[in-house]
Amino acid sequence: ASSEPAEGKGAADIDSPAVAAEAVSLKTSEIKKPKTKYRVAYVHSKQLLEKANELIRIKGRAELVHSLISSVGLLQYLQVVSPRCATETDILGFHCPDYVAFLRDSGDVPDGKDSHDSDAESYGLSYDCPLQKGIFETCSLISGATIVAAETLINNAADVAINWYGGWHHAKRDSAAGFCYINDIVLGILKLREKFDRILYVDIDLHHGDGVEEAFCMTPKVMTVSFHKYMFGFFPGTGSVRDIGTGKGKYYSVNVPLLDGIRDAEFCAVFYSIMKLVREKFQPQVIVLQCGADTLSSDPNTSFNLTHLGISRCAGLMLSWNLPTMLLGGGGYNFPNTAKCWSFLTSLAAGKKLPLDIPEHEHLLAYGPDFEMSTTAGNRKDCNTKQYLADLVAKISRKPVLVLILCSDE
Ligand SMILES: CC1(C)CN(C2CCCC2)C(=O)N1c1ccccc1/C=C/C(=O)NO
Ligand SMILES: [Zn+2]
Repeated sequence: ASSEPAEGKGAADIDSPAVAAEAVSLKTSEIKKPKTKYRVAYVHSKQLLEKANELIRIKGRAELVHSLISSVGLLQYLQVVSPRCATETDILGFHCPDYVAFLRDSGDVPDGKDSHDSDAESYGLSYDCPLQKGIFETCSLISGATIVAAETLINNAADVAINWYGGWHHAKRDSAAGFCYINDIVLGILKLREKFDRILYVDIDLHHGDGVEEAFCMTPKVMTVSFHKYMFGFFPGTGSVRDIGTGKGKYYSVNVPLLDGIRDAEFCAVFYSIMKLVREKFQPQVIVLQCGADTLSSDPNTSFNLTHLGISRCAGLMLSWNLPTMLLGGGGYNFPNTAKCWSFLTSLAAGKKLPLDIPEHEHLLAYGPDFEMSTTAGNRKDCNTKQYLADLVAKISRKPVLVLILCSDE
């Protein structure tokens, strides 16, 4: 059973970091404490951490994320659940047999197949998605973690299920893309469909959640909503506001294309407006939220201008609907700030405050020079005019939105 955190523990416990930290930051909470306590499942194991930590494009990130969550004292409030490996059957639920076979066999070759060989290229396995040793095993375990997260929601063993190792939204049924090899999100949603009828997928990564949208663009059972940068030449190039789904799935794909420089207040105002409409129209039974942190101002993509607060407010809105919710990782290439952001989201789900500063732990130095838990916005120009954003919301809600109230606080 979830370790229900005991409230109001005796003075003797004030020494425990979590309680002490809570006392310290109580007066400076920026995010309203969620009313209800959620049972939070956190999918993790040493093996999953070690494998994910070796993914060459994000080498070392998994270790920073987990060690920060652990060092701020959150683990005691989470149900840590071990992942299992996705089975061949699980994976073939979405991906093509020939792609799976190629990925599995080529991953065995010590130095990986020469990524310029034509077969590899036809499966997207080159340039952005290099074949590294053991990639199939690693992605199978990451996908199994997302499936296990889905199972905790199906079994009502948790209200929120977290897999920061997952969120690989670009993988297609027959090819890798954007450093995504197996689409764990699609596999997790297919698992959720075994119990739930209407599933809402929300993607706040900097990049369009094309692989997930493509998988479900023909069905009204899964609504996909993606907020992303959409500018000429920016990867993956899809996700225009005119992209609304097809056939029975028409109107069940929602795309919110944004320009560089958007800040917390405007992002949250657009997010709240769109998601209010989505809730009314779709009435989801379960939510999957991809929380890619490459929208942070400090990300090397240098695109959006968000802080952990903007991302947390979006996740906070989803949690406030009190539906079974899955939180997944994704992009995020400023590793310390991605770790801070996902620690903040974990604390929000657990209803626990965080310390203002990074606690003493093995990776403390990665958080220099300020060693603060918070992230800051830059002063890059916001290319999203109020008119652009109002027109965008009007197009999506298909009714005139005269003035988009741009204050993000509820
Ligand atoms: C190679 C990485 C994955 C790393 N990266 C960092 C390195 C420094 C600047 C950002 C990228 O832009 N990448 C990409 C390269 C080609 C295509 C896609 C992506 C990212 C996809 C993504 O994040 N989806 O959510
Ligand atoms: Zn991304």
